[in-house]
Amino acid sequence: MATSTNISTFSSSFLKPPSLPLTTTTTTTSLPPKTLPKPSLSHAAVHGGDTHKSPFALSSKNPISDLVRAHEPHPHHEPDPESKSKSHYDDDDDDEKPREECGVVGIYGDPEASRLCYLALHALQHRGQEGAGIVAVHNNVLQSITGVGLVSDVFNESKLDQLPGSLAIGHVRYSTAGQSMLKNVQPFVAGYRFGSVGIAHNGNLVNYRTLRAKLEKDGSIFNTSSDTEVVLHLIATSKHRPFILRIVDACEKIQGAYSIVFVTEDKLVAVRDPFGFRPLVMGRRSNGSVVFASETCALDLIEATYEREVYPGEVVVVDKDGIQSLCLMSHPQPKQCIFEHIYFSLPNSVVFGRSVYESRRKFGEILATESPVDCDVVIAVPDSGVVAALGYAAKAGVPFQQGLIRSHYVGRTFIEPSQKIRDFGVKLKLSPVRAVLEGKRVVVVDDSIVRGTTSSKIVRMIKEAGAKEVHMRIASPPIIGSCYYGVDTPSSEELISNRMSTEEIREFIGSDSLAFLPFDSLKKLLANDSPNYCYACFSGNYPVEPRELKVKRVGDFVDDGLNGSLESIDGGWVQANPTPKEVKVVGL
Ligand SMILES: O=P(O)(O)OC[C@H]1O[C@H](OP(=O)(O)OP(=O)(O)O)[C@H](O)[C@@H]1O
Ligand SMILES: NC(=O)CC[C@H](N)C(=O)O
Repeated sequence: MATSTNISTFSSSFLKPPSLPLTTTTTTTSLPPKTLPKPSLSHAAVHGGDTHKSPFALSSKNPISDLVRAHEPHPHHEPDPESKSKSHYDDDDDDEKPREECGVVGIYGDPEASRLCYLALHALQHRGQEGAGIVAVHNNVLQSITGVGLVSDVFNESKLDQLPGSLAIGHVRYSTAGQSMLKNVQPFVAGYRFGSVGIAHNGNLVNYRTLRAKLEKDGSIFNTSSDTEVVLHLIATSKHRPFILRIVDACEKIQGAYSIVFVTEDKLVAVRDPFGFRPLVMGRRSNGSVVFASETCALDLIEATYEREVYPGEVVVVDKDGIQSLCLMSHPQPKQCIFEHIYFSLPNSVVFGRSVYESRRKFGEILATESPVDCDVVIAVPDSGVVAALGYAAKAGVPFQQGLIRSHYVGRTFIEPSQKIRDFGVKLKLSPVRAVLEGKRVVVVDDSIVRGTTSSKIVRMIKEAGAKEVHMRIASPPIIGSCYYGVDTPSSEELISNRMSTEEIREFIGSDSLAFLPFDSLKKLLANDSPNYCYACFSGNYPVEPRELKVKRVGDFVDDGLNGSLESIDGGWVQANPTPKEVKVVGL
């Protein structure tokens, strides 16, 4: 894939808030002395007591831990009576599928930090394939390389050589807000009054448009159309000191899903929103370096030992003084995304303290117990249906076979034949194995049905390969609600289970039978942990009401080129400038 890449150097630019453009300066400037005045935030509290006990010592020489106060209820609890819509947030594209989410990584204290980030991003590649980036800190300067495409498209030996330093963060992106384009590829880096900060975010902020409008009204200039950029502006405009309290201040204003790693000249900071929608884990390498990552599979690859999750609502600060753990704000009940276990995370990861493999295998076993059917063979829709299919086959006592072979060489874009081939996209990715399917009663296990297009094509493909009967088993409950917390699902109106009964869907996809994982059985499986999950996509009950409605997509926005509002921006740039220069590019 052809890629474009940004390579940029960022150092303290001493910009005055409120404006925080993501422009760069190559001037290396030493930072002003940091002062640590009395605390002024009311919602922060040191983690401790029985809940969220950190295995790391909380006390250190760093005075941050002295700056925190007691819990207060968080505004996230309050439902927004005006916000009833389940329409999707803006800027999505035409994709029909739930898409992966972003992956983040952060490393402190390893001389090969950027190389390790690069490897970790490979392990997280399934979470985002639109763009990748790394920011490394060397001699107090934040050096950034970002590009569109896969990690292997963006980085090579010489690029990594340009990212020395023992402190780095990285990101792989799938867009939820803001178009899929280079300027929206993270990490973002910005200079503010007291230094530079880099950010890598997994999740989606449900109130970013309101925040952005207010920041713009006060003079901020945005350079991207990503929700994530508002966090940088909020940090820059915060009145709090020191930096860590600016982060806490910013996080108190944003709502929705965020697992974030920040980097400054001397700190790595990991933050998870109070509901813990998206995962974020912490580990350590044998040389003592600290690693944060979206999934444990990234820790495994770089030989970091999993220590624990970053807790919902926690801010973990790593610097030369050690590790600090702060409670961002009072804890609502966690609402961790159940879809991480159903679809997104790799089966070899441990997510929210549970093995994803074990979860999926159990989903399959439940389906076999609750929706049995006489069959000769169990097959999976690879890859995400494989583990559940293994569980189904084992429980049903029926052989599991590879009835569909997946091509691993199909990218997101391909040239369609001029003469229409029916079900072309699915055929390109999946091929039926006639030897497995012919004359058989086949159970097909997939992880989910969204619009129903994949299932109907697969059923037809399997029948054309000679199957006598095709029985679809879906290892999740019906999806009836769009996600606003980092999963790019279509609007609720487009979800087939929102419009049709199970029998109607069966008829639509053309299978002989169809069964979903019963919602109650899923909750029963999670047992005491069940209330700690977000099931909005199955129930339509949103832990944080999406306050901002989607009106139209970014591509539909009419650009008047006159103001900086979201509607006038394509990817963050006012269209009046046809070839904008976004950052100073060095070494390309
Ligand atoms: O009902 P639909 O709208 O067709 O969407 C559902 C399908 O989408 C997902 O697969 P995807 O094609 O994204 O491939 P993957 O499992 O390989 O990621 C999912 O695993 C289902 O197969
Ligand atoms: N999938 C994600 O987590 C996306 C992060 C961020 N909202 C973006 O669109 O870039």
